[in-house]
Amino acid sequence: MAQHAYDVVVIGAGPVGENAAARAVGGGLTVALVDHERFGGECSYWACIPSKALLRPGNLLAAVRRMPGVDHDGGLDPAAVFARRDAFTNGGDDSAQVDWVRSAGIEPVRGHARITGEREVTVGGDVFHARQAVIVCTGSVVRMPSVAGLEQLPAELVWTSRDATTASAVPKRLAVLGGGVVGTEMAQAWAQLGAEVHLLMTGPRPLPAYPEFAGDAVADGLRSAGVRLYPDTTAEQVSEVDGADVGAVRIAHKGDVVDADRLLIATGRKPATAELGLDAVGLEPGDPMPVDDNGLVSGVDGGWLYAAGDVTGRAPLTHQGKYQARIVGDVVAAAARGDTVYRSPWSSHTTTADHHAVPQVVFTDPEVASVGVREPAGAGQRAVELDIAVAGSALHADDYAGRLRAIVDTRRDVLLGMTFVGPDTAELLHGATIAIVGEVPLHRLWHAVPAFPTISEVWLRLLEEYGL
Ligand SMILES: Cc1cc2nc3c(=O)[nH]c(=O)nc-3n(C[C@H](O)[C@H](O)[C@H](O)COP(=O)(O)OP(=O)(O)OC[C@H]3O[C@@H](n4cnc5c(N)ncnc54)[C@H](O)[C@@H]3O)c2cc1C
Ligand SMILES: NC(=O)c1ccc[n+]([C@@H]2O[C@H](COP(=O)([O-])OP(=O)(O)OC[C@H]3O[C@@H](n4cnc5c(N)ncnc54)[C@H](O)[C@@H]3O)[C@@H](O)[C@H]2O)c1
Repeated sequence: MAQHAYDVVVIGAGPVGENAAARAVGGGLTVALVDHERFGGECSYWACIPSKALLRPGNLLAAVRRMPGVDHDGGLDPAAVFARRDAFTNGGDDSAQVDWVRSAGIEPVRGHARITGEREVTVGGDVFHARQAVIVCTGSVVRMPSVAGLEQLPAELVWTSRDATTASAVPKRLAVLGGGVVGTEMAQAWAQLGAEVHLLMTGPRPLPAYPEFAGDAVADGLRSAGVRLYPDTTAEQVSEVDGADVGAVRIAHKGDVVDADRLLIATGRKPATAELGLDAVGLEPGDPMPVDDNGLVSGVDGGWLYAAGDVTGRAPLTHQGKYQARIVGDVVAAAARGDTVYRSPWSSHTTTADHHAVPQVVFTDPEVASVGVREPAGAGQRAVELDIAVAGSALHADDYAGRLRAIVDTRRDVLLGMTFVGPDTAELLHGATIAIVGEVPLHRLWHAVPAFPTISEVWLRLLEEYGL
């Protein structure tokens, strides 16, 4: 076994691992960054980037179609959409990413990493000793549901998000199981690309984690794109369709069936900790890695094991994982220098925003953009809801339909959460994030005058509705 020593070993070179490594190097430490697949991780090749590249052309076309006076005779050209997506993902080639890692002063290591002891990571025949810390950023993997017949289906009939973001042929019929973020975004994208899409969901509307008005608006948008929705529907059994010319799958539910050429499983993800050797440090393989607000893994002695990103189960989003990563990298560097590691909320070393202000955009048409709490939690909190109906929205699109819900802490007069739904609401979100993180009193927001005529004018309407 070859032995290597670095100050820090980072496991997982997704967006989170790369950021943790870069901050640790910036803090003066030597870092090895290990990945068993592609540098850049899920987000770059199979998730955020390709999915948004697939969605944007269809959403743009739908917007143009709603606008009188704009010529939109041509529809989507799937081949061109796929080519643009592949340009964003470099066709799956991560060599440029590895070059960046080297140029940042980080040592890239390819292979599957396991924790084999305190401050020790083994990759094949190499043992890496971490003088200061090991940071786990292994992300998450698809969680397959238990549906009768699923394991017996030929693999080519079953899509996960990886297939849905990388496929370069439009299936004639696509069934989607799960009405969460992946299910709605990919149903939208593939319908816009020309597939006949059937979306099966267990609840009455998609996006159950969001306010009902948001799920309802997205359901309407999906229907307009041609998606057939199956609310309150559990897939009881899946099977291959006998005698089909091309492979086909049948999904049985409520005494009825849906036939499709591909079945996309979009029923959630789980932290990638099953094959990490967590038992060597007394943690349960398969579980999320519990961390405190400095990113230190709880329940492991010695203060050397940290984690960030999807693997923690905290907020499985790229931007929030990268925020955690920047903080963990800085914490490790500060501890190595013998500097104080700050533990108070909102310090430069604490991931306080994880508890108060996690922004997320669902890039459907209409978009859902949300940060902070989505429902009022009893006395002292008030939900203020209104349509987005201002001069800016009317000019932006004919028949613009949008809505927002703000949750206000009425005792402190500050915003706790905001959910927007409507075309192009994504870019409204950061204003809400700033207001929540800054705890800006609403009477002070009164002086933040939205430009006329923009969709942001709805902030003024919100304050008036609140009573200012
Ligand atoms: C379809 C889809 C669309 C999404 N869209 C968005 C979006 O628009 N915006 C957003 O914010 N989030 C989005 N997400 C979520 C986002 O992809 C994740 O939050 C993000 O990738 C998490 O980053 P990470 O670095 O923690 O993990 P990952 O990106 O999963 O990276 C983990 C890395 O660790 C490596 N690894 C794992 N185990 C080991 C091991 N034992 N040894 C060595 N290497 C290992 C993996 O190969 C991988 O490269 C989307 C997710 C999906 C599935
Ligand atoms: N735009 C974005 O920010 C974006 C896009 C895609 C994914 N992501 C992230 O990736 C993660 C994974 O997304 P996801 O959509 O896979 O998970 P999710 O948890 O958002 O949605 C999964 C959905 O599947 C449903 N479900 C579970 N079991 C089912 C079953 N047997 N049959 C039918 N439905 C079932 C759940 O009720 C839920 O609505 C999320 O945490 C999300 O934040 C983010």
